[in-house]
Amino acid sequence: MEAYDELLRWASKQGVEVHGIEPKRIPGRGIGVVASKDLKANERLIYVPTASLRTLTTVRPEIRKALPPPAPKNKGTPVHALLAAELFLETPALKRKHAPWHAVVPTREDILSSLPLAWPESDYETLHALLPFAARNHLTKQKAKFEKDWELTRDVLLPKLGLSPSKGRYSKQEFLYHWLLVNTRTFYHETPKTERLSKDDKMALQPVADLLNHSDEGCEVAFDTGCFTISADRSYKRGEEVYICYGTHSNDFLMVEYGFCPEENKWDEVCVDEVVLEEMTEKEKERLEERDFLGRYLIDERNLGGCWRTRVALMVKCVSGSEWERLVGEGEDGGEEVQKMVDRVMVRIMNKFLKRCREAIGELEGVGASGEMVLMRWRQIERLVEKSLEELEAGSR
Ligand SMILES: C[S@@+](CC[C@H](N)C(=O)[O-])C[C@H]1O[C@@H](n2cnc3c(N)ncnc32)[C@H](O)[C@@H]1O
Repeated sequence: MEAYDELLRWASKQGVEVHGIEPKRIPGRGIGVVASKDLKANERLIYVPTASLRTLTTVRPEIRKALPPPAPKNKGTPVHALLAAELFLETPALKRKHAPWHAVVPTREDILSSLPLAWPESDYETLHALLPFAARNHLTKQKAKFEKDWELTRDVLLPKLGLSPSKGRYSKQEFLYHWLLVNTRTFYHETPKTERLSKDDKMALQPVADLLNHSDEGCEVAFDTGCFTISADRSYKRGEEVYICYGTHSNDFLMVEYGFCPEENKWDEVCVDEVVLEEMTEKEKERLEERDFLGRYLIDERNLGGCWRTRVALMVKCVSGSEWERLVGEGEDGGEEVQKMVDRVMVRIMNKFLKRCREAIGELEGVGASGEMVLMRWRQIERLVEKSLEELEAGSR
């Protein structure tokens, strides 16, 4: 843990304060942070002054000036691209300045082997097609963002700096590594400079605090213009891992954005749009769209029979068009009879979905290491769908 001691010494010179916690290697989670003594609720664990953050304003002027500035509504260059370019093109002097941070962040191998965006080209299409719906959609969007950022870097930034993209130092793979480092280690940070920008652009890299792993509940993260602070959300026993919550994300999101798929996640949900929409006629889809009920159909532990949107959408299969309009207009569920019909439609849909889960599991069992996380995800979904069917068939919803 020498490198982590060095990180803490280096960070402390920049005013970062750390109390009652220490970094530790944690199987399956890389490095994490554990309590080095018993901690009380609300105790301040980390203090990071704003001056030690890497943000839009600390990106080298040569890089900032070469690209259009970030602008509201996701116009201009994304802050993500600027921070990635800053790391990708770090000068030797900057590299030395940040050496203790570089020494502890995940290696190229760690990052490129765990995140779907970095799946090898030979497996990418197969694995992408085998992802659950929400993860597939999310990865498609993430890939589009990355490709746009890479094109800007390759076609505008590198030529302006007199550098040419090559296989080694300035390759797409190197940019991808830095882009994913930014993706997995930044914190939401709003400043007067980023106030007008979209939420995605309000990001900052911070040392030490970026060692904290995610859990569905975690420590209190707060910031103002002067600093970031992280405080204990509850009491901790010495040796216990201390987490923060990266957001109320589903496992599909965590898998694509952060490269892991936790077994416990109270925010998890599964999108069943594909199987629900396959049941709908074009006319029914039009009706749903007109009333803003097209898509975003979810099941989760608290909504095993389908979320409210799913059940309202499925009522379209159970009552006449005009009755559906009336029920939606008046915010009614049609009573027990209609709800029983909805349950029956949902049973048919969930059986179809269960078959899909098992087909995906069968295919992924032959794919090998890069498909393992997706396989784990489908097994979680399979368990949830089985529970959903049990509840629907028992009529106990
Ligand atoms: C902000 S970093 C946290 C520190 C990181 N573990 C490290 O080794 O540097 C975020 C990354 O940590 C890992 N991670 C965070 N929470 C995790 C969890 N609950 N389970 C598994 N991996 C986790 C993922 O690789 C994620 O992309």
